Amino acid sequence: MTTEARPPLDVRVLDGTVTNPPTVFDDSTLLPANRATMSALGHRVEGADLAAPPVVLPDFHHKSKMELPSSVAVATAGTIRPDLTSSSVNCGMALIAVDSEVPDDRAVDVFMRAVRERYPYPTRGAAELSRKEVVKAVRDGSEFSVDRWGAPADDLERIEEGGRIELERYGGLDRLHAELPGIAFQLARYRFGTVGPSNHFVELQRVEEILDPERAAKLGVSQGQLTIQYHGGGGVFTGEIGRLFFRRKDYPAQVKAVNAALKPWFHLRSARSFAQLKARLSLYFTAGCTPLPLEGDEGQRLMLATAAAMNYGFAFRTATYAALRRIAAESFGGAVGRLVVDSPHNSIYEEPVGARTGVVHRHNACRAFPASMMTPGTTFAETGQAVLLPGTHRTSSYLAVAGDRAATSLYSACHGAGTVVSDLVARGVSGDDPLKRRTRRYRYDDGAPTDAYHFDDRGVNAALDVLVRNGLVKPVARMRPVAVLH
Ligand SMILES: Nc1nc2c(ncn2[C@@H]2O[C@H](COP(=O)(O)O)[C@@H](O)[C@H]2O)c(=O)[nH]1
Ligand SMILES: [Mn+2]
Repeated sequence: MTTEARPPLDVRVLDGTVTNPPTVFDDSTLLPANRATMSALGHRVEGADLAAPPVVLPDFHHKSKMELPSSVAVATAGTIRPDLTSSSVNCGMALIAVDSEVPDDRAVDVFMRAVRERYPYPTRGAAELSRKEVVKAVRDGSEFSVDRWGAPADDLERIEEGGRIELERYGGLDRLHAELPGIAFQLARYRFGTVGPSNHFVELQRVEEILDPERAAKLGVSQGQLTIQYHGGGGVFTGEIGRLFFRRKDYPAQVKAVNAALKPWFHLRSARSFAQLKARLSLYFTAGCTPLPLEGDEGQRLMLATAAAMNYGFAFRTATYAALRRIAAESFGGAVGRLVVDSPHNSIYEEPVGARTGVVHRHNACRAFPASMMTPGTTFAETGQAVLLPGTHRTSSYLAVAGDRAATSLYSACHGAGTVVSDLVARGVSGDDPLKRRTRRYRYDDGAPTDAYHFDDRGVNAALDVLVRNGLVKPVARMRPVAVLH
């Protein structure tokens, strides 16, 4: 890690011609933010009631199926815009600290096999929850998974918002329950807690370096220890909700088929007047995504649906936590795992923006609140909210906490460094790990694991460097991957 010696970066404004130039956290020589992607962001927020300039973070890139580029935070003054985050909110990452050293290969095999058995891919089609339990998950968030799956209640403070958003402030669960057809709750019984392949993963890591001993101790992380990092959520319910309010670019055929029934029921059957019916037809059944005023009835209903989806996502990943914790104990001689942090990276929240409250939309960016903004009496009220900066399964990943100047990025940090790593490798700036270390790579089949040789850490360090030198995060520990399932 080479973050200390260099001066802070200047925050850059790249394009003076756009109405709302973003605040760009990049490194103009090593990883400049892509101009075409910047232009896509500019178009998407054109005309929006911005409460602050949009924020661009390292790992800024545009996935073809997404409306908005990744690694972005956008605050609006009084409207909600679902196109400023992912089609399903509360995808996120989490880290478990296990009171064990790195186990031998045989124990790792046992762990990975057990994870695949608990959460096979493709899923076997059995429902994980009853319909009533889906409703509880939507209402109670992570607390549901404490009751249902035995996740430790003490660990809820490590989950953003304590793993639960109060629905009453937006009209309450009863309203959603009355308006959303039963099929939405029925379908959400499936695939609950699963991780699956592609960009989601379960990774065993070794804590290789402690960079902030005091905060590491408070967070429960120590040198040489085993950690489990995972990426998953928010599940079926969030995917349904995310596609009810406008026609998303990412619209799988099965969801489209279900929504053919779900969407008219939700928006039209519950309309209370002809005028409302007409308004909803124009809002939700035409092209584009109309921003909804937060204070209006439609805005409150959207916030209610989003908060419900967030809660289901919290419950979902807390169920994953309970399962991974149990499997780790069974595979690694009773070792106890504790949650270090669980952090959503697709979210919409009402939050402080300067002296006012705005609506902060994060897309593949996680929240980084300083200690002063965390609930008194919690660990994060001493350390600041913990932030995960994963590299890849072939590089180190970092645990950090919010930095002193996180307000300048709307209290946000990037949720990964995957494209930075691949970009630097492609450009020859980063290369093979000189020590030729490797990760045991497991897939969702019965094949033996293969070896994935590591790169050096230049890519993930470059992304972290931008965050650290701008005061957005403070690094706490570096973890090296040992084995991954994806
Ligand atoms: N430590 C690991 N990090 C990984 C792995 N696969 C992906 N990633 C990181 O996650 C982010 C998020 O992925 P995205 O596709 O949702 O943008 C990515 O940028 C990587 O930094 C992994 O196997 N291990
Ligand atoms: Mn994700």
